Amino acid sequence: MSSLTVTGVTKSFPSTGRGHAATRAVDDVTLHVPHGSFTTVLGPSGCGKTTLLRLIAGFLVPDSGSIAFGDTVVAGDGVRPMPPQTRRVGYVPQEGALFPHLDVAANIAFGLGREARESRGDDRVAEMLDLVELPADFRDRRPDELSGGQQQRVALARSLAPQPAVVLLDEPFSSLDAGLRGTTARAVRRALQASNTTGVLVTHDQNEALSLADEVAVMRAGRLVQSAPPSQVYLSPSDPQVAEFVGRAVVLPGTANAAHATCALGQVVLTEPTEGEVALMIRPEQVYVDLVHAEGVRGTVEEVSYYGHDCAVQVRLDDGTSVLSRMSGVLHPVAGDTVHLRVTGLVRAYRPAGSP
Ligand SMILES: Nc1ncnc2c1ncn2[C@@H]1O[C@H](COP(=O)(O)OP(=O)(O)OP(=O)(O)O)[C@@H](O)[C@H]1O
Repeated sequence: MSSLTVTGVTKSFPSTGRGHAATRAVDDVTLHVPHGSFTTVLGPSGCGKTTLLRLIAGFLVPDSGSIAFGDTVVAGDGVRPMPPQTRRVGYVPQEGALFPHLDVAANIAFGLGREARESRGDDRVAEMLDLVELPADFRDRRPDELSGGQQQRVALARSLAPQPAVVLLDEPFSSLDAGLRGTTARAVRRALQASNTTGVLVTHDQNEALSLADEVAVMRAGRLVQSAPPSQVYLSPSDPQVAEFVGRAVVLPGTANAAHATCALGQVVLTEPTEGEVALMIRPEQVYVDLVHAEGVRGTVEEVSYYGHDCAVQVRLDDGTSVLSRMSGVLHPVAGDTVHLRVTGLVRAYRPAGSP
């Protein structure tokens, strides 16, 4: 087990001819995942997430930059790239990772090597089933006798059995339905934590990325645009595009004056002082809807989407600005109500591109 360090890694795929330019799939990416921690790589389709994972696994070789597990450089820096089988990585793909003709025990023991398999294969299988929270008697089942979520847990058990330095998960829950996805993801996270294994999970699902990670690495067009703990990525995204990618955002023009700014929602307190014209990023749950008191900026409720645990309330302010609020579903307004809005918590301000 060890940390993972990716330094300035770039990977392009050659042009396929017919006028297509080469694709720079991963562009100067630097990322550090400390030993035993879990990073999720989040980004839209085609931004380079899988390519980054394949570079770390050793299925691809970087054009430039280096990759190290702990102090051992496995690619780049003039070192001959270490092949995947000697890197001690566990790789869990989207689905179909298990050998259909082998039972669960044989699948889990597959990567152990003959000697380890013969001496303590049974113990290790039992340990791994326990780690991924599956019953011990599942060892004799074949993959087609398991649900999709159970298959993914066995795939994780198989990748963890040889005690890899790093486990790489490539959208391993994407084929599961919403409920199973959540429970399987949490079980996988607990198993990695219990075995103190360094992990990287690739996903385009914001909720998955935020809820599972110690750190979220956001990618866009091959570049890593922010890498930070989930709450920082959500509340202080590096730019408005990241803000809108990791959740719903109300982006309003405003004027900053040191620690405060004024905008259509009144005066707000900034995460960092600045001056002049800014774009303010406010999360919908920061917009407090007062149903009782006439305190704040007045508006009229246009639409309410009720989700049970909470609801989304679209409000048209008297000056014409449209603002989204997310509030508890217990007591909420209805369309046509007059309400007053206030902003709670700190607000992130962005200066226009090119301003000093
Ligand atoms: N072997 C390849 N040859 C040529 N281009 C490739 C190859 N693999 C990936 N690409 C291109 O590199 C870019 C990044 O692809 P990648 O699969 O890493 O994206 P991704 O973020 O994982 O997308 P998704 O979420 O859809 O899986 C894309 O433009 C893709 O078309």
